[in-house]
Amino acid sequence: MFLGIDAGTSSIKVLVLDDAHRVVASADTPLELQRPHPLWSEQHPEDWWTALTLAMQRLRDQGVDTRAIQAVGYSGQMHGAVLLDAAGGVLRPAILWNDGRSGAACEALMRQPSFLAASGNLAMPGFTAPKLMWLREQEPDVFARVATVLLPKDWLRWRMSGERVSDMSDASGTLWLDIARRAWSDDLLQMSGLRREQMPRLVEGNAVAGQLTPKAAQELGLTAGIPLAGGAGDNAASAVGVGASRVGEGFVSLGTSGVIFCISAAHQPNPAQGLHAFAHALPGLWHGMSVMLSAASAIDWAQRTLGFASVAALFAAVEALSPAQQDESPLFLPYLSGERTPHNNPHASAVWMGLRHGQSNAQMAYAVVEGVSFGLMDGASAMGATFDAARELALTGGGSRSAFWATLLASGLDRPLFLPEHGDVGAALGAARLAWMALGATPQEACAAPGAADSARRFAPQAALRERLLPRHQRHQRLYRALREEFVPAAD
Ligand SMILES: Nc1ncnc2c1ncn2[C@@H]1O[C@H](COP(=O)(O)OP(=O)(O)O)[C@@H](O)[C@H]1O
Ligand SMILES: O=C(CO)[C@@H](O)[C@H](O)COP(=O)(O)O
Repeated sequence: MFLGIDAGTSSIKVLVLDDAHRVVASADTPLELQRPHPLWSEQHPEDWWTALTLAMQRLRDQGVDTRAIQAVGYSGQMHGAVLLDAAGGVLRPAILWNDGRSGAACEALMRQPSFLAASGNLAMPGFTAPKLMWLREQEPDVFARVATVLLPKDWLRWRMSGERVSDMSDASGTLWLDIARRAWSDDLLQMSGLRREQMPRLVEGNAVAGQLTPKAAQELGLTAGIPLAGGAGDNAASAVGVGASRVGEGFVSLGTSGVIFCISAAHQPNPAQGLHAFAHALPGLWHGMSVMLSAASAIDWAQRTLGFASVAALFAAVEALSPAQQDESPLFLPYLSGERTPHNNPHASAVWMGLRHGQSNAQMAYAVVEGVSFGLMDGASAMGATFDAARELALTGGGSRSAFWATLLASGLDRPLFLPEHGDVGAALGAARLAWMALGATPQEACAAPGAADSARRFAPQAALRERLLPRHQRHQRLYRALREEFVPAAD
């Protein structure tokens, strides 16, 4: 059996593949986000560990013999900075991918003449490098004690093995990697005031990266000494989980963030509209992606703010609206945490426009679902030719549980979407498959394993729905342009 661990933003998920490589069990434990200042977004690594031990217990409660697991793979929210001192102690809460405090550091990086050519990506506040530059300015005592910078999933592996290792896909999101060469760049590190010794060793996602220690084995109910795979950032892991392994294949992810992802044969920087060009988790491949900062997290925010009992209840209310009620709903700009693709605007914020007496909270919620979908359509346009190479895209992430949203998105993108089996936990499945690959499976074998596209549900674009969406999408785009100058830096 193989275990996949996905350190998501909203929960820690674990998933087990049996020896026939079928999903036999999965479990998760929710996580909280701390926002001590308006732009901050943090979690404490020890909370990830506690959540992981609980999720493992939930697997055992389902009757899974976790001691029979032969290897572990990882997936995790990308870019987060976990800072360790020389003794391995955590120096402060992790600063996450949707944290917006480092705008000034991004501007400083972009002013460095060689930065863009070296990184192939714009400096955006979510990435790891500007977070460390913020730390150097604002918390110099902490910065001086940083012995190691780890990404979230890599901290879990460090806790399980004592090894400081990262993989190419996750390392790409630091802005310290020479992405074409798949090696740390001393020049990029130096721009953040860091040295190579502070970085983890790099491996490919399907390589062995360490062995489980007896102490961690006892805490997690696993067997000491089993191999731990390199793993991947959650988007690269999702690609593996949905069965995308060839150039041009990709997916749309409706997680806390909203991502459109497409595999490429080479590093193809295209930073103009905030596209990300990263190394893939599988050797010899790269990928492009557009990233929205608030996708399913905007739905969660609407659910709480508008008083729905659950996200499922919100979708039930939205689905019950007639087409006329949908068309009379307000518009919503979904920029609760600023935006990366296509606006690269950390100062953008969320807006409802067009509120009237008589509108219901279901219509306000519809506007949020639609507004996030419009954001993904903008991301797809930014992907341009790369994205066009993929005819049909898989759908993954927790938001893919809503068939209503899937149909709306397929119609907006004008592209069929399919929901692979276990697509809602695609990243955890990808992590488990990377563990299987670390024990010898080829990427083609693992990505084609049962649970990929063969048992898919398909969502075709609906012409009538698309016709209703397009004028509202155009108004949505005009609304952002009209308000752009009004989005000013928030105090951090
Ligand atoms: N029934 C549902 N329909 C649509 N979306 C859902 C449903 N249940 C949960 N979600 C969404 O799934 C999201 C979590 O997705 P997930 O992929 O686990 O995120 P992450 O990996 O960022 O933690 C939640 O934010 C929630 O809005
Ligand atoms: O910042 C990015 C990718 O660049 C995000 O996609 C994070 O990796 C978080 O992912 P989810 O928790 O939404 O899966």
